[in-house]
Amino acid sequence: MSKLFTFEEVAKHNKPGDLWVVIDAKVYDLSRFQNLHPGGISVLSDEEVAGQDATEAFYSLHRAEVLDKPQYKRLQIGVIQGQESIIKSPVPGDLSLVPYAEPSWLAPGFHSPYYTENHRKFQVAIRKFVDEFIYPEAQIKEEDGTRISQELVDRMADLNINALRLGPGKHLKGLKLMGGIVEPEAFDYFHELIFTQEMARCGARGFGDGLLSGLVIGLPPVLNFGSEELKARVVPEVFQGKKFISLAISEAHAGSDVMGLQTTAVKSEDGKEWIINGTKKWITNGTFSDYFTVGCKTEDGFTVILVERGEGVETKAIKTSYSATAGTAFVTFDNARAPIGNTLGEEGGGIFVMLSNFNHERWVMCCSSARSQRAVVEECLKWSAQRKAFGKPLNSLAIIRAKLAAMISRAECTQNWLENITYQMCNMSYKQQAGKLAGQIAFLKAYSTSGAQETAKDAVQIFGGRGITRTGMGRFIEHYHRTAGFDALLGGAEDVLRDLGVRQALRVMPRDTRL
Ligand code: HEM
Repeated sequence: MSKLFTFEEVAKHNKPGDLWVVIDAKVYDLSRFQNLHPGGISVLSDEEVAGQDATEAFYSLHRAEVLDKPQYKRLQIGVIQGQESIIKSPVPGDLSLVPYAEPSWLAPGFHSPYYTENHRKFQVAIRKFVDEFIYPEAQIKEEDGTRISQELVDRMADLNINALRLGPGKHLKGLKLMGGIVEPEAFDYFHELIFTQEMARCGARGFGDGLLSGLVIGLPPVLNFGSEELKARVVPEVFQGKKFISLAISEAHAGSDVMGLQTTAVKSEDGKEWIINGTKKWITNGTFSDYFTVGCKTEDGFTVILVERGEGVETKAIKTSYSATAGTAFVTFDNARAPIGNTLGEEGGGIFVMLSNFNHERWVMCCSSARSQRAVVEECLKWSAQRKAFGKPLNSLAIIRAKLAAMISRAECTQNWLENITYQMCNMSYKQQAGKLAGQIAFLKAYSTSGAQETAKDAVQIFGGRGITRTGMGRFIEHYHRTAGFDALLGGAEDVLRDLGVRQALRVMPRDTRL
């Protein structure tokens, strides 16, 4: 039971050394904290703050989560008699009621043709898991740059999250997904979309990749093109979080230009092994991976080979603009060896292996880009409602509302287009997807990421100085603005993708049509 106080009692404690404040009907004793306060002592001893109701002042300068931290929570000594707290701390698993903060299928009173009851149950479980286990770790790792904890990897493995992130398919057979909430046969691309989008709410782009995104892009070639023996050895240990894997395609010499790669693989004299030489750059999770799915130039063209960390394989961290927790690496292959049985797909058929993988990778990125934009919308709607400028909330300015309109529209367009494409994926074979959706997905990714960068720019303008400050109220906006470019480059640069989309369309232009 909290101790009860009146405003009159609180008002008596109004000077340094004996300093109380009221925030949202809760009484805090800041006497001993005043000298530790990051905002300084003078703001606290101001006559409109010390001994007073400082709710508005507090929320215009701090994120609500400050008061949920244990070291600050314990400053609370009681509550104001007869007054209710209004501001709710988020409960793990809760939906946000801020307009547009959730995709419309999760907004009260909205409908969707795409999501079933099972998708909804799955969303509830994933959100709870993300809020309880992924979000807190994401905030720490994004800052300190260390890799994902084995504890979290194991938790994900226990629920078979590592497996379901590769989408529907035979690899799920016999697995208990999220404790049995969804049957492996019923798992579809909307379930996968839900996982990716819930994860993107963490607002920690480096950790988003550090959360084993190497597996999401590096393992499918093994799964779809590896020999039965290779799959039996590699796939379970990666799913169980015992081993880690990366996709190693891009090089300092070539990124989007896959055919320009220079890493070579030649056969050993006895024909039993590949000998690999070359370097790979920007390899996500590379610093801690045990396996690398490597694109190589071979005698017959381009071949994808699974290379295990060992003699001749070295990785070095690359400093990028997001967190080192992603494990981005420069990888060197110096006479590294891999058994011929590690060839993924046909020798010389590597381009097909890569292309079939790209669609899924880009679609995953669309899922997370769409959801991150929405998270920015929520931040901006909240900030512009509580921040006062010239005596009025920011959102009373038409120019701010115009920016909000543009960012909401982009987030909605992206999500709706994404859901349409996802529906097509659910109803097409992998091969049909490769034929029909490569263009659609390429366009959507370019649309989403260019919009994301506009949104990042607008959000910084709305947040002002806080939008370029790594702690405090604008911390997610600063992070988003600094990292939105990753989605725009990884998995194919925007211009390359737009061009790919048009070329795909031109390929299927009917020959018998005229203006
Ligand atoms: C329970 C009470 C309070 C706690 C626990 C608290 C805690 C904090 C923390 C953790 C920060 C750093 C924010 C960051 O950059 O991450 C901060 C900054 C600040 N606080 Fe407080 N604070 C409290 C009350 C107040 C009050 C009543 C005021 C008065 C208006 C105030 C004014 C400020 C200011 C001006 C800053 C600097 C903000 C900025 O750099 O943007 N604080 N406070």
